[in-house]
Amino acid sequence: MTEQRPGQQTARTLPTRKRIALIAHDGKKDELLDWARRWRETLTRHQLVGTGTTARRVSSDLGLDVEGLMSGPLGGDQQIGARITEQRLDLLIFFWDPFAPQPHDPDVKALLRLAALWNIPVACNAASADFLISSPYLSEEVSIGIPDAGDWLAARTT
Ligand SMILES: O=C(CO)COP(=O)(O)O
Repeated sequence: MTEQRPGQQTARTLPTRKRIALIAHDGKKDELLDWARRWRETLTRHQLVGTGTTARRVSSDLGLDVEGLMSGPLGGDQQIGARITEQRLDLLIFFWDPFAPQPHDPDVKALLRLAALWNIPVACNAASADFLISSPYLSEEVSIGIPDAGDWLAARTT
């Protein structure tokens, strides 16, 4: 089977003030809140967005300014995915629950696919989130490679 893939990469610059998505499934919300509490000071220097319930908890428990989108089961994961596709998100912290099936599992998979496709740094657990948030890249402009959408369209003949 031949798979069609974008042939070219192009560059995208992540800004110094990162746009960071915070998302956690219910079984992982306390873990995410503990993590965000530890990194609260660092997180204040960036722009935060999250799915509805996660954003509300981070905002009310930690006093952080978080833009709340729709709750995950109501389409929030897809909204975050759209931001990734539009190059309006720079980092994804998503504590998904490996023990709990979700009614919106296809949305979760779609979000993780878009993050992989668009080369967004992703952390799915506290240890990897520690590595991401303590990276020197967090407070620098960083150039990343992304698929060249124009090249992809030009190559499509059907
Ligand atoms: O379900 C989620 C991610 O898949 C998270 O949604 P909430 O933040 O609304 O709980």
